[in-house]
Amino acid sequence: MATMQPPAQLGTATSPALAWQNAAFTYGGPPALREVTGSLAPGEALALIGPNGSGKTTLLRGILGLIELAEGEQHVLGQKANPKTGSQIGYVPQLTDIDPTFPITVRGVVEMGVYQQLSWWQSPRRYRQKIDQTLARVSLTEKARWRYGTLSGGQQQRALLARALVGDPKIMLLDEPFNGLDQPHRQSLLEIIRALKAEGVALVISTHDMDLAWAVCEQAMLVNGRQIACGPIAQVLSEPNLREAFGGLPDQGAAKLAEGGDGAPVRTTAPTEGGDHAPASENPQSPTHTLEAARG
Ligand SMILES: Nc1ncnc2c1ncn2[C@@H]1O[C@H](COP(=O)(O)OP(=O)(O)OP(=O)(O)O)[C@@H](O)[C@H]1O
Repeated sequence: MATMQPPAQLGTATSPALAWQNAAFTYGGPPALREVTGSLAPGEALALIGPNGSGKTTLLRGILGLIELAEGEQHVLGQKANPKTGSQIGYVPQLTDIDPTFPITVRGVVEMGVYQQLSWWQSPRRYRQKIDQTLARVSLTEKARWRYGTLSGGQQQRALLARALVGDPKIMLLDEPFNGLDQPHRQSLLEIIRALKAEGVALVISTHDMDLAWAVCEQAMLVNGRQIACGPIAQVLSEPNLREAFGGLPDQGAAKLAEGGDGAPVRTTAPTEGGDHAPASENPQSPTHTLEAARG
């Protein structure tokens, strides 16, 4: 049986950007995700991992205050989540959540990210320079006047990232951010994530991509309708925890893990992208696979 880490063991002495105590989130019926306990410090990234339908997007929506807390507690930037914390959170949804036929330019998408900071009499033009810089940061300067729906999937993903970045959030929520990104843009997203961490931004990254998790995340949360484990990534991504979350392991992974012993942390590939956090008990015989294969 996997254990939950109490929040006191997570994060640092700094007050957490996010904290949960036995939180449960609901769309109105039985909770879609329950038993969430943990915390995330500013400047840290948490990989949110679980099979399809396990509650990853639900947690992101819960952090945004878009769905109800059925029980327990959630603190966002030291406050119980309320609309005032909303503008300090950047959210990059899955591409499938956005209607590509909506008639808006790429620049218009990024401008949406500053609306929350504007008073009714102010025009987004006062943020022109900031919007230009953000478009450049995600390599979309040339596409600024293009209609959003005409971009490739990877370009749309970067436009949504720019929309989230432009407001200088303290927390960034990324839902499957690598979907549709080619290798160069994948690399530049990793660099942006590292830069945000260095600026003190806390990131929650829902992902099936274990390479991404290992490359930039100190913390991980494994979910499947409830939290299975939360804490330092090397402790959370253990074989027993992954078996519990996914109902098993990919064949190749299970065989190789057996060589490393029960409870060995599961990593996919070496942190080729300058991984920030090699696990303390790194297993040299760990498998090379992606969790994609284990998806429910
Ligand atoms: N708007 C909604 N109303 C009611 N139930 C919902 C709603 N959105 C999601 N759910 C339910 O909540 C549960 C968790 O879904 P969620 O989208 O959080 O999973 P996920 O882990 O993000 O999945 P995926 O990896 O496929 O994106 C599922 O059972 C889903 O059917």
